[in-house]
Amino acid sequence: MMMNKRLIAMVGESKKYIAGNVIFQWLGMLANILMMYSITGFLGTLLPDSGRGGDFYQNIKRLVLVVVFCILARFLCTLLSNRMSFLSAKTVKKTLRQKIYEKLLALGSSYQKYVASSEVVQIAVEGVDQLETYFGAYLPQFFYAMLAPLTLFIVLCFVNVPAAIVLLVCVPMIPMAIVFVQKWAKKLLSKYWGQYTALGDTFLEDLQGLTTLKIYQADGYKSEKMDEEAEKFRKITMKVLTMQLNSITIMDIVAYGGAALGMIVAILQYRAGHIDLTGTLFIILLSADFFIPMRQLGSFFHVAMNGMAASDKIFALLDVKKEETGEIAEEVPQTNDLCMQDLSFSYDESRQILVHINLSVKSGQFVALVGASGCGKSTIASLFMGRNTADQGQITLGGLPLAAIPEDVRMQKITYVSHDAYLFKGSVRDNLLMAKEDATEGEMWKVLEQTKLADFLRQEEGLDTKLLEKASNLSGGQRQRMALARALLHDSPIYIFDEATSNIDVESENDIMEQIIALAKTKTVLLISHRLANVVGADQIYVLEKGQIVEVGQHESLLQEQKTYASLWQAQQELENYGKSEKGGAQA
Ligand SMILES: Nc1ncnc2c1ncn2[C@@H]1O[C@H](COP(=O)(O)OP(=O)(O)OP(=O)(O)O)[C@@H](O)[C@H]1O
Repeated sequence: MMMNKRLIAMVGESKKYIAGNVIFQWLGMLANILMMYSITGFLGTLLPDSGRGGDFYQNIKRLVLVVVFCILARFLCTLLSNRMSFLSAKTVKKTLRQKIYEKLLALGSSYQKYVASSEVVQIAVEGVDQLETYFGAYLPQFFYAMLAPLTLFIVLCFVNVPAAIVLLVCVPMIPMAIVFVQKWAKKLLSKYWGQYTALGDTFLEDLQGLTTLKIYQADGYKSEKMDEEAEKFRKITMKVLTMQLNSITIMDIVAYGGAALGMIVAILQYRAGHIDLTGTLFIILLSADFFIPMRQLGSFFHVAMNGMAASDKIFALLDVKKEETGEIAEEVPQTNDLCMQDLSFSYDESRQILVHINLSVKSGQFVALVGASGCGKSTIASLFMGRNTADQGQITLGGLPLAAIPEDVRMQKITYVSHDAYLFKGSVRDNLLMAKEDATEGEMWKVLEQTKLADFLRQEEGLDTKLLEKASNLSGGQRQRMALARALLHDSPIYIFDEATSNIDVESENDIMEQIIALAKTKTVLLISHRLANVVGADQIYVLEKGQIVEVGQHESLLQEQKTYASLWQAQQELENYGKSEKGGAQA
């Protein structure tokens, strides 16, 4: 019943703590039995016809001693079983979070293809917390709830067998009641989790896009949508709570009804003369203890079921299979040649994005990729970075299939800089050290000089200048320079720049292009740019149109061909000259 073998096997280390927890609870119960035995025994001595009189003061002294001892023993056992609970929960949380983290690392930069970020956060935080109760409370209670009635049964058999049997027989009615609600609860909880993650998704997206929503005054509309989602979540939460309350009521009726039945039988046995008053009292005092552990199990049951639903989600994430990449080769690519052969790709079956692409960036070459917006340039970059996999054809790095090269080797070989490179909250130093953890201050200042950020940072707090999330306290141009500085520090043999100068001021664009061109003298560079003026000096320019390479060559020869490149160039030149003449006219 609610024993997920895979889950338990995964966190095998917590087994000893679960066993410890059960043992301490059981010892605590033995202390309780002893206490009840002493109390009823003492009460027996007070009865006029018991014949067990003895010295009253002596008896009371003995009773007080036993009671104090039992209370202390129970206190200690509760403390120790709680400690065991904590240790097993801690082990489980740590192990599961580590497994989730390792899985994400294994999925690598393409993890979002398989699972949404918000879902990962919910699973790793809330989902794992739910399992804390499963391991810390439910599982130990499960074993204790079996052990306790059996122990009590054996003890009470020495007093009166029929009463002991009735009490024991009634105990399984609680799990039967639990099983009765389980089917219904399982469906409901799976729906609850689905709704919970859906709400989380919407919330995270709306929060990230809040500024945009404000600009278009669409926040009201989105807020209504969020309200709808939240209302659905509220309703399902209420249903879950109602179900839990109802089943707790059923369990209470069974538990207290069972205890009452045991007491009635004990009294009937007393009236029939099969048992003395002391024995009857002893049974009455202990009859509730038959049911309390099982009743407690029932109350943990719902939280544990929630944990089970969460564990399904955790396993779904851990079971995600990365698309077949074939054998991972042990070799490291010896050259820096990047190559695409007869490659075709689509995000979904309805539309082909890249068609029979042949593209080669030889070691040390400066290659550019140009084309109209949406023609597939960034998709080519993402394929080279291994974020997507080709439907047909091959991608190689140094002659080895890209998929067969371990991700860490690929990441050491290729640095990718996009127009929205992620900068982390922290200091400039933190962000730079990410690229090279043993970089010296001198090396860091060198790349900052190269990207012309050094003067600005010196006026601030140097390398300790604080950056907010996504470096929102820097200008667009400064952010891009910082991303470039980090990339330069990474010092990999190959660089892919994907529109690294789009949406920034002309001065920053020129500074960044100057660095890219200087870098291309010593490194292998693939530059994706919509602005043809930036690619004039490239060794090879590939022109992409609707997912196909339509022209390849150097700037001059492509101009002479008078085809796509030439017309794009013409159009951009006219636009730029118009801009200049407009400015000149305005100044005049
Ligand atoms: N994750 C995705 N899922 C589905 N389709 C996508 C995805 N990313 C891009 N596309 C589609 O693939 C096509 C090529 O996109 P891509 O970003 O490669 O173009 P691009 O040439 O880099 O454009 P731009 O110059 O505007 O950045 C586009 O039509 C786009 O709609």
